Amino acid sequence: MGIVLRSILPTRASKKDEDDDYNVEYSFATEYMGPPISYEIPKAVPVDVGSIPTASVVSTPLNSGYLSLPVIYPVGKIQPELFSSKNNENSFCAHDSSENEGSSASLAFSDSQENENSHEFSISSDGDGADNDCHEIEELSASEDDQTHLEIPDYYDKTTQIVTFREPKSRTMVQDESGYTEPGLVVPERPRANPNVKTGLCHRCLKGNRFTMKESCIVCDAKYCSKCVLRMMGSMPEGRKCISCIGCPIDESKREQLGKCSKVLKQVLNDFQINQAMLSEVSCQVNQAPHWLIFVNGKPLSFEEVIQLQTCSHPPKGLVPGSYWYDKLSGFWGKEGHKPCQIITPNLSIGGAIMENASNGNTNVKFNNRVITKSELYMLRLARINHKGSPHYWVGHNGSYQEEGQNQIKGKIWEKPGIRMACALLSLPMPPKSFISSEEEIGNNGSQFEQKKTETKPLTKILLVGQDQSGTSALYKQARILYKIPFSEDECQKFKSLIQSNLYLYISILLEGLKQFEEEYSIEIRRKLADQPSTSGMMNNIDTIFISKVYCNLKLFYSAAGNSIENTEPNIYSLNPKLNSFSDWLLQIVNSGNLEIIFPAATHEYSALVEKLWKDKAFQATYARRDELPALPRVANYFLPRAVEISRATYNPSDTDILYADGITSSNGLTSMEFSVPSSMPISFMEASEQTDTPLQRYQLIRVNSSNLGYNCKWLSMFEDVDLILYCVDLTSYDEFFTDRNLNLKNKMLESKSIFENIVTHSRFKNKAFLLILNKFDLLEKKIRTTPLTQCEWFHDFNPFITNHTYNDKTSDSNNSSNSNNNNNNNASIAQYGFQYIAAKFKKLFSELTGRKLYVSPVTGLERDSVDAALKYGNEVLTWVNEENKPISSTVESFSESTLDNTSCT
Ligand SMILES: Nc1nc2c(ncn2[C@@H]2O[C@H](COP(=O)(O)OP(=O)(O)OP(=O)(O)O)[C@@H](O)[C@H]2O)c(=O)[nH]1
Ligand SMILES: [Mg+2]
Repeated sequence: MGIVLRSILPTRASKKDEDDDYNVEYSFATEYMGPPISYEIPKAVPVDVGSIPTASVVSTPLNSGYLSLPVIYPVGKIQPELFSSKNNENSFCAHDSSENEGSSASLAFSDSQENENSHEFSISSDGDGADNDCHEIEELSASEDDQTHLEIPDYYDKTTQIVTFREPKSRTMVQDESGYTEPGLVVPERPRANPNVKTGLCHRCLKGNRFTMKESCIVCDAKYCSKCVLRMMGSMPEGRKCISCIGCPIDESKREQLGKCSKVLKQVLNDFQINQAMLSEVSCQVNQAPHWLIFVNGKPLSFEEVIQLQTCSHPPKGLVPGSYWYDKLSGFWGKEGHKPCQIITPNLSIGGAIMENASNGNTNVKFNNRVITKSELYMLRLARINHKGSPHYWVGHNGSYQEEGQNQIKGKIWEKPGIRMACALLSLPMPPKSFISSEEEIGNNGSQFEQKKTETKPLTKILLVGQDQSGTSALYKQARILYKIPFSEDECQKFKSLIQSNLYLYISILLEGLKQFEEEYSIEIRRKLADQPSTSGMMNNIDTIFISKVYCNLKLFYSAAGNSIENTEPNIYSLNPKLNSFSDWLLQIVNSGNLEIIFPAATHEYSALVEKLWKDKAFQATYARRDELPALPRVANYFLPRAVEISRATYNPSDTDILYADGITSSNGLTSMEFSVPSSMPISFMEASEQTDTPLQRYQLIRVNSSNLGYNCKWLSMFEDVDLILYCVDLTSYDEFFTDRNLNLKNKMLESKSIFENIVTHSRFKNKAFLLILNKFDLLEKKIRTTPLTQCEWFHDFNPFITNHTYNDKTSDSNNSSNSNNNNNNNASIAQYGFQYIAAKFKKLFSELTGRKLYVSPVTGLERDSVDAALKYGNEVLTWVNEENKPISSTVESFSESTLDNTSCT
């Protein structure tokens, strides 16, 4: 068992005295799969040579299910104790690939009770690189003295370790105490190209020479000539990667090349295909910069922080691993030691506090505690802003500046005449247009308004969590549309890809159905033939095999006569023969699990076939019977009628398409967005985004699937600072089942209940505000007509036989039901009653577990008003829970415990 350390990069080499050896500092990181280990490690600080080495566990465990452990280390002073974990899984191995292709170093720590007082470690090269210059590190045998010198804090586990060499394990799975292994959480090791292929040759055909143009894989660096590149890289869903390298992290040394197309690709692909491949290369999740190597104001970012940074309205462009500074007040952003290069969204809670010397300025003039650079000083001069007397300015994101200690805004930098020209000349950034336009708005409305506008309240964090398929994605996307946070071009492209590959999946399900219907129909024809008077006597009681033989003979007979049996009785489910090969191929792709690899990059090649298929009568006949195909998701009904349009290269998803698209990202991992609304209680959040004259309340909506939270939601603790939890349950899941990791069939509603129990009883969530979102109310209305709630054992005592009168009385105060129009409808009433019943069940459970009151809201995730109302209700719940007396008005408290007793289902 071990944890693979990755991306070992030498960050600093220095020596104290001339005669001393160099002491090399490394930073490295690991992607640890499995349960979080409780490390007691101080936060990372810059390490001085000879000082105590530090390591840190800063990041979140939700990096596609991996726990990332960024570590800064002065090599030569390694303290294995730093890694002592509570469950004694303290063995590590490292693999160094950073410097020379083919050379690698490995380092491993392991427990050894025998060598009580010894620490040994070493790193050596086992590579076959020609110049074997992997960083050599002195071997150290740590004695008691060394330990004293290293000042290991008391709280570290002082079990000593002996460090031995070990082959890094590939595809390691880490188990927790219970022996549980996170399924699917496999860290793919970065494959390497075959080292035996001579330089200059194509790695596939082994032809060519140094001068042959080649394209290389951004993962393993295998090089292919123009004839082989497409065969080896397919449709490039993650950019230029061999098909076998898809899903693997890129070679960091190639990061700068991402999205930059080579001449070889230009030879073999058209512009559109190139754009598609390059876009995928730049935007797909697995190619993103490892967050533990991105430092902001001296602090490595957690996964959540990177997400926040990348999903904010104005993210930094071309974010690659490195050290950056960020002025949270003004939004200035730059590389450490350099002048600002961009103005990004301000007030993001990422990284550490900005340092005076962040941009290496030496002007004595400060902006928000940072000494500005000479270029910026010239900018001030050109803009005629006073810079004499070494002022310290506080600069807001809209460019308003005031001197430290003086509560008076002196002006606005971005309004100064000539500022645009000055910035262009000095290569300094201007704020995004929206900052300036809101600035203009502010300017027109006077200073009082301005003060209010810039006054923002602390961030309120909302966690949206639910079982897979509960609708968290739909709610998140709906919220994004509601609060007018547009999907970026990258995101639209991702959704386009998702929708297009889903379309092919839906088509393949229909084609499977078509085959089945065709077969059934054939049997029907055979039966009819067998029943015909001339043959019926003969063929009575003849078994199906014999019927088939007769059918074949008849077929031969008819074809010999230049006719076909289908001419006499055509099979309405027989595809046009020209489409058969496409159908077989597509089914084969889906069965091999390669759908997402082939599509959607290749989708436009097949759009003509989709059009033909869609027009085919047999396909249409199958489509008409789509309700008989349980594998076809409901949402397919929305996309399939537009199959032809969607399969085209020119297709651009609308907001509604994005909303309906099943999923949010290819990995469906953690997603978050920030929005601000006026803090006075809005009538609706939707309208609130238009109110501009009240102070702003900032919200962060974080959406995560329960499957991302690990076994027993053990990674939930990383969200301990959220203020409100929206727990989403699919109301229609009561009769649905899934197979768990032990291959047991489980009821989805019961599983949802069990996740709910885990979350509400989590020690870090004791006094949090909870809102239960009972989603897919529209579907419940349909389902409950045919499938009673009693299908789920938890709802065994559900009894819908109540009068409409009674029911309507009891639900008239229901807060924000999306189906109020349907109250007179009996089915809707039963659905309402079903909803009330489920709500009461959860409320009772919550009360038993926590002794507190649970708030519930029915939602139809695909309806804007419904989601808007639920979020507004969530805001109210937050206020009530925050206030000690919780004054809950009777009109909004929709479900008291008595509901269950009164409406009880006996
Ligand atoms: N009819 C209807 N469909 C819904 C509703 N909410 C979600 N859906 C659909 O249910 C399916 C699952 O919803 P998702 O939003 O993908 O739920 P999720 O599984 O929690 O999120 P991901 O893991 O990101 O896919 C999608 O096809 C949604 O369009 C709803 O209220 N009504
Ligand atoms: Mg989903």
